[in-house]
Amino acid sequence: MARVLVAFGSSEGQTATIAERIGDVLEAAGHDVVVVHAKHPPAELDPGTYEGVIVGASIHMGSHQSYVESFVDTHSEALNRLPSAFFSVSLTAAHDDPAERKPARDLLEDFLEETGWEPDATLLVAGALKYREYGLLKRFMMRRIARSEGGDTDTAQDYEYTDWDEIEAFAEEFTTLLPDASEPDPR
Ligand SMILES: Cc1cc2nc3c(=O)[nH]c(=O)nc-3n(C[C@H](O)[C@H](O)[C@H](O)COP(=O)(O)O)c2cc1C
Repeated sequence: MARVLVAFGSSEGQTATIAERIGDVLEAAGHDVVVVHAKHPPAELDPGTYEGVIVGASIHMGSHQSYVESFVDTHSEALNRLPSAFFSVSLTAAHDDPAERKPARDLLEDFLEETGWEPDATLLVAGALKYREYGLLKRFMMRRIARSEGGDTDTAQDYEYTDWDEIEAFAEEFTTLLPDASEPDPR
């Protein structure tokens, strides 16, 4: 069993839900998991005391949450020493065509370059359009963006593009990087 930290940034809740799902998969695999919001982590939190760290953030107006960037900046030494992974949630990632997904890949690479973090795994994750939860202005703006990109525009409903099988596979793959207490002692 390994102790794993999952830290996330989320503005409308989708990345939070994804972080929880990752936590559930890791727990089901027998690991001890702590999921924290990177905007207000517990004061005593020290990522360096975990055996693996996964960080998630979502894209708004062309960038990831700055508080996630600060979190990664602050803990980059530990993140580079431990098994670690980063997932980036956006609507751009919902495109099937790799060329249309490229802006999300570029933002992910920028994030890593700016923080100096070299995670073992990364994933672009398709997020959600939560029209019913947005205020008037946000709903109008998101509908305009969706229309210009050929996306879903019925503001009477929400749309979720996240591929949960892909999320679970990502979490399961991460477990292969963790120290496995069930392995026989070599002595
Ligand atoms: C105000 C606003 C701005 C957004 N800007 C972008 C953007 O620049 N690029 C993108 O791919 N997705 C953008 N999105 C889509 C979000 O990344 C997507 O809704 C994601 O699921 C949000 O995750 P969260 O709920 O964890 O914050 C935007 C969404 C909102 C509401």
